[in-house]
Amino acid sequence: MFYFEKTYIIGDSNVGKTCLTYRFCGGAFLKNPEATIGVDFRERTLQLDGESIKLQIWDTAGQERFRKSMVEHYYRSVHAVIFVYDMTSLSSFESLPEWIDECTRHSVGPMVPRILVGNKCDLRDSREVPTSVAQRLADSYNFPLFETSAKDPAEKEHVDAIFLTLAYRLKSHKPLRLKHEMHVNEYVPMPNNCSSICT
Ligand SMILES: Nc1nc2c(ncn2[C@@H]2O[C@H](COP(=O)(O)OP(=O)(O)OP(=O)(O)O)[C@@H](O)[C@H]2O)c(=O)[nH]1
Repeated sequence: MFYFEKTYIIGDSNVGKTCLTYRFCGGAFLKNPEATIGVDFRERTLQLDGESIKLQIWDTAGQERFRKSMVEHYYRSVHAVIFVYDMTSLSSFESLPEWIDECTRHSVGPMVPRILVGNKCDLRDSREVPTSVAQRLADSYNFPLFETSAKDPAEKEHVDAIFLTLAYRLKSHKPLRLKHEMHVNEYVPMPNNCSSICT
């Protein structure tokens, strides 16, 4: 059995979406990432209980000016969502309900697994979002919460754990979702400005 799953990674600009994606797909910390324009994507195949699941991660631009033009167009065909905030930036955390509402407005429903991730835990002295506050928000939406760092090599396993958790949730939602997709069979083409890394 082979699954192909499209995962959106969403959040304010500069929270570390590209670095987290790159850490998961490429292994290393991306030192000088450029701001994402529109959507970029990377992939990694995981083995779960003898089955292959290819996570195609759509790394979206956090900058407001790209949201309306490109990012929103691709919500319809998304299978899972990771919401990221920077734990050293209260404003990036306070933006989360808006990102989550935006997903809901675009019909990203309860069958789509969602995860909340606080990034940059290596910057301990600059933390602005306590774990207890983040946990309350995660609980209110019934999302799992992870705190991690794309930069700290010791956190690599945590980064992997985020995507593994998502993959397991995708796997368990799959039968229900396939039933739903038989009714809503939409094809959304890839954007032109995509690049990919396969591992
Ligand atoms: N200290 C620290 N810095 C990080 C971490 N993750 C990312 N950064 C830095 O944060 C900045 C933004 O990282 P990106 O991955 O480009 O952020 P983004 O959310 O993809 O930004 P947009 O593409 O504009 O939406 C870069 O300077 C990274 O080096 C982390 O875990 N710790």
